[in-house]
Parts: sequence; C-alpha cells; structure tokens
Amino acid sequence: MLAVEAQGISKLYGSKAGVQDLSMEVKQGEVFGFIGPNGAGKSTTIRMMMQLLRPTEGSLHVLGEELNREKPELRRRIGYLPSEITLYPQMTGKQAIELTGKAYGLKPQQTPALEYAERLQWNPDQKIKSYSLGNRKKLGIILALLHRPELLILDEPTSGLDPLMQRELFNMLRELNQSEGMTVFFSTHVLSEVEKVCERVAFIKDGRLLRVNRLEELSLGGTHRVAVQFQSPGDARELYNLTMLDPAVQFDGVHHHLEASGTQLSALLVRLAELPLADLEIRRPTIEELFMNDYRAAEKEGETV
Ligand SMILES: Nc1ncnc2c1ncn2[C@@H]1O[C@H](COP(=O)(O)OP(=O)(O)OP(=O)(O)O)[C@@H](O)[C@H]1O
Repeated sequence: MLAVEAQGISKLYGSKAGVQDLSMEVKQGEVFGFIGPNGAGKSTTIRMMMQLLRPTEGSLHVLGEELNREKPELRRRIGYLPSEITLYPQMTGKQAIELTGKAYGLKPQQTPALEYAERLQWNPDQKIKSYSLGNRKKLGIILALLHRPELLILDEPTSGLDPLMQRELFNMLRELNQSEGMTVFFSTHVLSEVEKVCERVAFIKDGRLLRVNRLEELSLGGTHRVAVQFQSPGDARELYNLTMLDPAVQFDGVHHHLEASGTQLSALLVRLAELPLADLEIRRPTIEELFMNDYRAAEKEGETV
C-alpha cells in the first residue's frame, strides 16, 4: 500500500491555481521530502492530504483511503504539524497535551509526550501565549506524535527551531521511521534539511511538481558556488587566470563568480589562498538554482519536465 497517492490533483483558489495537475506517490515507511520556495503549493497539497481542502480535480488516496468524501477516522492514523499552529493561548503546554491525548482516548503517561519534551528541551508548564515561536513548534511536534501515527505530515517543522533542536528532531524522525516504520512527509524550503533525513524528495514550484528524485541522484554535495572579491577593484579574470579554474567565470563589477565541484573545489581553494582576497563566499546552490539546473538539463535531453 502507498502512504500517499495523488493522481492529477489540482486546487483552484478562485481562478488562481494553488496546485496544478500534481501526481506523486509516497511509499509506506519512507521519509519523503517536499521542497519548494514560498508560495509553491506545499501547504495546499498538505491541506488536501489532511482533508482540510478538497482537490478541485484529480484523485487522492492517503493510507489506502480515497479522499472522495469525509473520512474522519483517517485523521487518527495521521500526525499533522501545520505550518502555523493555533492553540488556546491561556492553556499551558501540559494542558494542551492532556486535551489532545483525551481526544485520542490516551492519558498523558500513555503517550511519548514526556520523553519528547525532554529531548526537545521543552517546558510543559508555561502558558501557550508566553511560548516563543520555537517552543510553540516543539509543542506542535509533540502533539503530532502523541498517538504514534502511521503517517506523520510536517509542514515546515524546523522554522523557529535552533540548529541543536533541529538535529534532535531529525534524530527523532529517523528513529521513529526505523523502529516503528512511520512514514514521514516533510515539507520545507531549506534544501540542506532534506539531505539529513529524506530518502526521496519532490520539487514543487508554481503549483506544479517538477520532479521526484532519490537523494543520491541530486548530488547535492556536488557543485559549489564561489564568489570572490580581490583587494584591487576591477575584473581580475585574466590577471589571475581564473578561467583555468572555471571557464565560465563571471564578473559582476565587484565579485567574480565561479562554480566548482569535487576535486575542482580543493584546487580552487589552493589557488585562491595564494591571491590577495578581500571577500570570499562558498555556498551550495539554492533551490532556485537547482531548479534551473534541472530545467536546463531536461531541456538538453529533450525531455519534458
Ligand atoms: N486561501 C487561499 N486563497 C487564495 N490563494 C491562496 C490561498 N492559500 C494559498 N494560496 C495561494 O496558492 C499558492 C500556493 O500557496 P501555498 O501556501 O500552498 O504555498 P507554500 O509552498 O506552502 O508556501 P510557503 O512556503 O510560503 O508556506 C500561493 O500562490 C498562494 O498565494
């Protein structure tokens, strides 16, 4: 059985499409990344999976159930962290856990709430209105996991979490996936996050699914973008023979932009270390750049994306 099976689903907001003709499959027991820039259609897709929105077109199955009519019992099998959590501000975190537990017929001690609270360094005794964004997020994560769901859907779970807590969350997800076979559907706009936990990743932009890749196919660690400013102003491409390092090196009036991957990167750094630098930035491609690479590669191959 597939955890999620979408066939040609679209969601129109008036005449504007939030999601268009999206088809994808998420296998059970998979950690699946759903990545795209702001406004790409991630939350819209997730809300359709959560029965909060109806697709305007297409068919959608979640955990084997077709979402052609209201399926309230399906919600008990899914844990959901919305991108923005609404909670009663006067309640304490502990009370919110008790209330949600009750809805599942569970006492707090029958749930993993305390363990997760400790791991996420989260204080259950504070009132919700006084929680920081990160602490609200932690509560949302704990609530989504309370009933040990088969499918966990996380909409931008890391926003507001500091790097240590992000790492702890990824550890928890990995453990739950391995020990209980929990399927995780993880939406983000941060490329580096999907590398840490996801086996496959779907790219969405302007409401359309661009492609689904296994992580190793993406070679995310591959190409790096390097921007260099030298101490003396002006175009130094010839002066320092930068085309030897990257034949397509560009100069924007201030910085020289190069690309390097694998062993080229170390050769580039060795060469740059000899030169009088004023500024240096090395980074991985952004999602947008990766999309563009994808587009170009697909166009070259003559395939349709
Ligand atoms: N309730 C709504 N009414 C009208 N348009 C909407 C509504 N919700 C979303 N949209 C539009 O649909 C598109 C997809 O939005 P969606 O929130 O699904 O994107 P997203 O990928 O989750 O973005 P973000 O990362 O910013 O949360 C956007 O153009 C957005 O403006």
